[in-house]
This record gives sequence, C-alpha cells and structure tokens, in this order.
Amino acid sequence: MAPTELQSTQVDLAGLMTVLGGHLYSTPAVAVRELVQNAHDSITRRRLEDDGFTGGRIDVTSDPASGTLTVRDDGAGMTREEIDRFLATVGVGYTRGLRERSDELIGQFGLGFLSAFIVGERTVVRTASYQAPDSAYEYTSTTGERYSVEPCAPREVGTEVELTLGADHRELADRAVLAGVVGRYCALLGLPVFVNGEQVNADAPPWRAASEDVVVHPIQARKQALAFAERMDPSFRPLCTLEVDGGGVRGLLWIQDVLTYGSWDNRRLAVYVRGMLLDDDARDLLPRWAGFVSGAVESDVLTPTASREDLQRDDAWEAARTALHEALVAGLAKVAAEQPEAWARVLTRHNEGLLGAALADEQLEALLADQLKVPTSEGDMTVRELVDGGDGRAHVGLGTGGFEEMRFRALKRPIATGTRYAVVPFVRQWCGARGIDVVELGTSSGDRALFERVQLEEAAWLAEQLTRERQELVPARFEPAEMPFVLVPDREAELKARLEADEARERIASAALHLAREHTATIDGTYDARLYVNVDSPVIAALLEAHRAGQDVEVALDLVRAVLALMAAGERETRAEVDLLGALSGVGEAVRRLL
Ligand SMILES: Nc1ncnc2c1ncn2[C@@H]1O[C@H](COP(=O)(O)OP(=O)(O)OP(=O)(O)O)[C@@H](O)[C@H]1O
Repeated sequence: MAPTELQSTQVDLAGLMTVLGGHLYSTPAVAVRELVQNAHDSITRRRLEDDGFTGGRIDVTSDPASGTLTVRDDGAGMTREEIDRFLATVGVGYTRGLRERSDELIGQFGLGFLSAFIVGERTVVRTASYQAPDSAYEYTSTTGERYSVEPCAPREVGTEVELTLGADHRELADRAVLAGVVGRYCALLGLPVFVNGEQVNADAPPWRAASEDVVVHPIQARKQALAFAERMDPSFRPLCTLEVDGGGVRGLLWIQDVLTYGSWDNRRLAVYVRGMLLDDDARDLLPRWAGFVSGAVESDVLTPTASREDLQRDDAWEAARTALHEALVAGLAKVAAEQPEAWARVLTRHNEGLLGAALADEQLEALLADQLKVPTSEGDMTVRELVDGGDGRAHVGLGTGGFEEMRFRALKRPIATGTRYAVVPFVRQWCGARGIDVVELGTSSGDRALFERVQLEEAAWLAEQLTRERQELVPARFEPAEMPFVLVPDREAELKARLEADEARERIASAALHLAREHTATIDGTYDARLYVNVDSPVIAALLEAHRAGQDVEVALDLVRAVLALMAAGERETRAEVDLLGALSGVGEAVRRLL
C-alpha cells in the first residue's frame, strides 16, 4: 500500500479571530490586559537577560480624537527575526520557554496578541531589541492575517503597540474608561503602570507592604487594609478585613458593611495571577455560606484557562478553596477576639447569614453559638436566653402569632420565630448539642410537651358545641389557667408547604433547608387545627359542672363560642372563617339574655 500522504491542516485565521473575539473573551477590554501583560513579560525578560538593566515601566496612552491606544514598554524589544517567530506566529511565544527561569512571567499560550485585532482595525508595533539596539522595526497589520515589517527610525529599546480602535471599541480611548480598565486589571502588578501619565497601581496591596521590613502598628495596618478593600470593591464598603495566606494564595477578604438576609449571596472574589486580574468573580472559591464576603487574592499556583478569565479546577484550585475557607473562619474568630466593635457590627449586619453559616460549619458553630441571636416574640435573643426564659426549654413557633403567642405572652415566655431563615435548625442544633428540649409549637410532639392531655367524659359533647370541621377537640391542662382554650393550626403541614416553595429559591443555604426538610418528611395532615380545651380554666370548669347538673347552658355556650371566635379572629390562619360581627353580636345577645 502506498504511504498515505500527510496534509497540513489549514487555519482560517479570520474565522479563528471571530471565535476569539466573540467567544473566548468576555469583554474587548481584555485586549488591553493582554498588551499590558506582554509589556510586563518583556520587561521581565530584559531583567533576566540584559545585565545592568534597571528600568521597567509601562505606559498606556490614548488619543480619544483619533481613537488610538498605545501600550509602551522599555522591555527586551524584538529583533527582526523574533517578530516573525514569536509575535506573528500564533500559538508560539518567547515567553513560554522563559517561564522556566522566572515565575513572574504571565504569558504562556502565544495567543494574547491576537486580541489586539479584535479591538483594533490597524495595529502597529514599533520595537528595538536590547540585542541589536541600533535597529528598529515597524510591524503593521490590519486583521492579523497578513503583516508587513519595515525598518524604522531608531528608538529606545523596548516596544510600542499602537492600536487604531475599531468604531465599536472607540470607548476604550476615553481617558476615564481606560484608567478604569487598566487600573482594575493591573491593580496588583509588580511594575509601575501609567495611564496617560498617571500611575494606576501606586499602592502596593497591604500584604506585600507587610512583608517588607517596615513595622506597622496594628491599627495602622488595619486602616491600610480597609482602604485597600474600599479601593477594590466599589459596591460594598468593608466592615473589617481578614488575612489570607496559605494554600498558595495571599490576599484579603472583607466583610461587607450592609445589612444582609439569609439567602443573600454576594460573594465576590477577585483573583490575580502573577499580579494580573484574572477573574473578578471567582465566587466558587468562597464557601457558599459566605454571601456577605468580598475579597482580592493573588496566587502564582492557580492555572488560568486560555481565555485567562477563569481558573482551571485543578488540585491548586481545591487547595486554594480550602485555604480561603480556613482563613475566613480563623479571621472571623480573630475579629471576634480583637475588634469588639467591628465584631458587634458583623453580628448585627449578618446575623441571618451567620445562622446559616454556623449550621454549615462546625468551627463557626463553636464560635457563634452564643453570639448569634434568633428573633423571638420578646425581641432578638441568644438561644441560651431563649432557654432561660422558657424554663429550661426552647420554644419555637412555626406560625405567626395568634393563640399560642397570646398564651406565651400571658406566661411571659419567649417563643423563637421559626418561620425566619435558619431559626428552626439553628435552635435544634444548639439544643441538640446540649441535651436541651426544643418545643415546637403547633407540632404534635410540641403540643404533647405543652398540653397535658386528660380524659374527659364530656369531650364528645364539647366537641359538638365548640369545634368546626377538620378541627380536633383535645381536653387538656395547661398554663395559664385563665385561658379556656387554645386553637392550634397544624404548623407542620404549613411548614412543609413553605419549605417546598423554598426549594425553588436556589440560593438558600442548603444545610438549613436540608435539616428542616428531614423533619417535615413525616408529616400527615388529618386535621387543620386542634382545639385544646383547658379543664383547669374557670370558664370550662363552670360550663362542665352546669352541664353535668343538667342546667340550661345555652346562653353560657353562646358566650363561650363568641369568645372563641373573637380569639380565632386574631389568628392569621383562621381569621377568614370568622364571622367577626356575628361573634360580637353573639356577646351582646348573651349579655342581654343574662340581665
Ligand atoms: N511588548 C512585547 N515586547 C516583546 N515581545 C513581545 C511583546 N508582545 C509580544 N511579544 C512576543 O510575542 C509573543 C507572543 O505574544 P502573545 O501575547 O500572543 O502570547 P504570550 O504572551 O506568549 O502568551 P499568552 O497567549 O498566554 O499571552 C510573546 O511570547 C513575545 O515573545
């Protein structure tokens, strides 16, 4: 058989450019980042190869009138041959080979320069290499597919890339826009970067300042860290900052100074690799419960994808994620110990989110167990206070007020508001760890703890007189004795329905939801409500005695029914069924007949 002739694959560069422009990068501003990064790498190269070189500066300038943007460096420059071999060959770069000698280099794919053609309709590169400083060349191309190289007037060693921006990208020449873009991408770059003459990365991040030999007072250091966080995060002011140093990652996290609720998820994490912003929404590196945390970190071990806008999910990524989690927990503990004022604000701002966090993380639960508050009928309090006020038990309401609250108000006992985010599982977890009973109002087990059921011969008769359809009458004894009855809607069935609705809300902390749902799986729902009748109450006792003695109790019963209806009118669930005017006129009618 004749040997198969191997053919070369053809690359349609124009097609490739469309893919790159439309799909690889999320924003055309990335082109600016790629050019600055090349300038940076070129300076790094010159530092390695050109003994005695002491410079290193990147200048980005723009002319809004002509729509041009220029990136200039005093790096290694390129020889005539290097222009062809590296700049003009897609997928090849000098930088990749050099990476073995320095871990400061950013480029590796040999693709970044192509992004110039996404935003520029004409690209001119003027360069003089330190290897042949007397020869300068000018490279010109419109689409990147064809280019020309000519000798040009002598110039300083280094490279200048001048883009004439396409009509769609002219905005990049706007001075403020450009300063914003470059400032964001280069905030942590180790070399000075100037935009139209102004340095955009003058302030080193606090963790780098800290490693130099200058001793900074802790209060000063804290201020610097807060100022840095404020510069980095235009959306939320920082409340306090937490250091990150481990797992190949260094940087700062900060707690957002806003009032958040449980399902708030505003995790924000900017990741810089070798000083360049790579991903400004790397939220997955932060734990899910950290919805109120922002941060900026840098790492030399995380691996960018080719678009350099995302990170590869490799071992380094996992290690970074673990390190961030640990830094967050340790940092919160440190703030609690060292900055009481800031800590108090963290607790009030993010109480709900932290309830969810404590459920998801054992270490946090240990730190927060006695600091977080749960909402109760008597105001916000810790679970310990709830238990102290509840005679050694924690009472949790699953509804909103009504009969049970009336009863507990009469007893001056707090009931935690179980309908609020994470309250039920948090109280359960807290009490479970300490062997304390949780009484959930409206659940069958809760009711058993609250109402002492008794046998009553007249139960069926009373039920006939007082209950409606799907209501169960339960004779019982309970405090306070003055209260004749308590109508308890089936809270479990309600909770079940609500949790099912919550499931649709994706961002609710799954730990809290899971714990609560485990509990509701066992609920049936034969009755909508139970009417607990207090045999100790003078009203019921008198009614029963008269009935037993064969007296006419009709008027008294009318009055009792009217009172029951009035109490039910205060209950959200039963309110609709109550004929309020009927109940009031029932009272009037009974009184008239008694007089
Ligand atoms: N400003 C510059 N000064 C000197 N050489 C440069 C400059 N810009 C680009 N080059 C050369 O062109 C090569 C290709 O650049 P390009 O941006 O396409 O890829 P890269 O930087 O090597 O890798 P990546 O795609 O990861 O950015 C570089 O490796 C370098 O040799």
